[in-house]
Amino acid sequence: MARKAVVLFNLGGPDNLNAVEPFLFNLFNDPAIIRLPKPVRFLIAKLISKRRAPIAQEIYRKMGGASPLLDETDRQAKALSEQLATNLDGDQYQVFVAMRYWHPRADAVAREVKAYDPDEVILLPLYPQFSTTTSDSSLKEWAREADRAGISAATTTLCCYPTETGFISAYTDLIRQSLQKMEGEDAPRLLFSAHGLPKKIVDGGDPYQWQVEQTVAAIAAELAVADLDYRICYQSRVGPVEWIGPATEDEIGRAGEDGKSLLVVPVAFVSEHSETLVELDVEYAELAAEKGVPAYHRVPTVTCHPAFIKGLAGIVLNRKRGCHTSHCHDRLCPKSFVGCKTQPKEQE
Ligand SMILES: C=CC1=C(C)c2cc3[nH]c(cc4nc(cc5[nH]c(cc1n2)c(C)c5CCC(=O)O)C(CCC(=O)O)=C4C)c(C)c3C=C
Ligand SMILES: [Fe+2]
Ligand SMILES: [Fe+2]
Repeated sequence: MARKAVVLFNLGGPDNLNAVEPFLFNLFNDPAIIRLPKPVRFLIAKLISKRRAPIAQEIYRKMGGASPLLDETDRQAKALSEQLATNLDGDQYQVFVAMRYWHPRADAVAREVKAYDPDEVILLPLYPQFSTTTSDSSLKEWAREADRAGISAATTTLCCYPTETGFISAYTDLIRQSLQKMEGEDAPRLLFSAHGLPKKIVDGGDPYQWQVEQTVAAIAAELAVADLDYRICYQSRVGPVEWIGPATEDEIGRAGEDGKSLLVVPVAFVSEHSETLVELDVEYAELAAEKGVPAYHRVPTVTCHPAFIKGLAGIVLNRKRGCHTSHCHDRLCPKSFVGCKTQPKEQE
């Protein structure tokens, strides 16, 4: 029986209020986030993390003083592990969780994976849409730490799954449930809200925004609601640089002007954390009330939705079938799209 290690990646979050500043430092000191030479980046990261810590601490205080992201991810790892145990390929899968900016960090997880002594390591970022700032950053850190831990097993990298059937069905199901709860109210506008990115990063070839658009198109197609009123927008801007838009805040203002109720769908997050529980549920809900939005609702993230977990298991189990590179698993990876780092030519 072959032994397979599946490593799930996510951003990580502080586990207490004192961890907020070092967590932020790790984030801003990442060359994928602040693209400056090491010594300058280090100083800027020290400065920004110190300045942002009190604001971020307020955010985490609203969630009881810690991020729920690790608990959420551990639940997903357990569900995926149970789903993989039903596989028919006779292999044994053990699921690990590695966070980018707070514990469990890649170095410790790589040592655990080494001790498990797998025949193959399968890397699966919990970001459906690939970005240089998220998946790529985690994968690069993993490559360094796996090397340092002496892992020599074959490694398969699953880069992204923006239109994977289970992921799309899970969101479609959750949206339908929310719409049902809103029956009797005026039909809402759907705001597909994704984490934003600095515009310069997208202009540099990051496929994230394009993949977010693919996700939303697939959900809208599966929803099949005639004349569906929906927009894509981007939340969580940080710092003074220009970010991709439209901003979720501006779309909330527009809904107020149009007298439209809102149903917000967080399409780039697969679990609950500060960006959903505080930014969407508290800050933007308050903004919607201020702007005169008649009603404001939010669809939960897919977390352990059975269709999503089955979809992830399918990506893992089908990883070798019909793929052009070791990371490829879905139809959005034409051969010209090596590593999912640029858009296919016809989409540009
Ligand atoms: C400043 C640059 C940032 C970029 C670029 C960025 C991209 C990005 N982030 C996520 C997912 C998450 N981000 C989360 C928190 C968070 N993100 C940034 C900054 C950038 N993110 C900060 C400073 C923080 C900390 C909170 C805050 O101070 O506002 C989280 C939540 C973590 C938690 O709650 O514990 C997630 C998840 C994506 C998907 C993304 C680009 C595609
Ligand atoms: Fe972020
Ligand atoms: Fe890919």
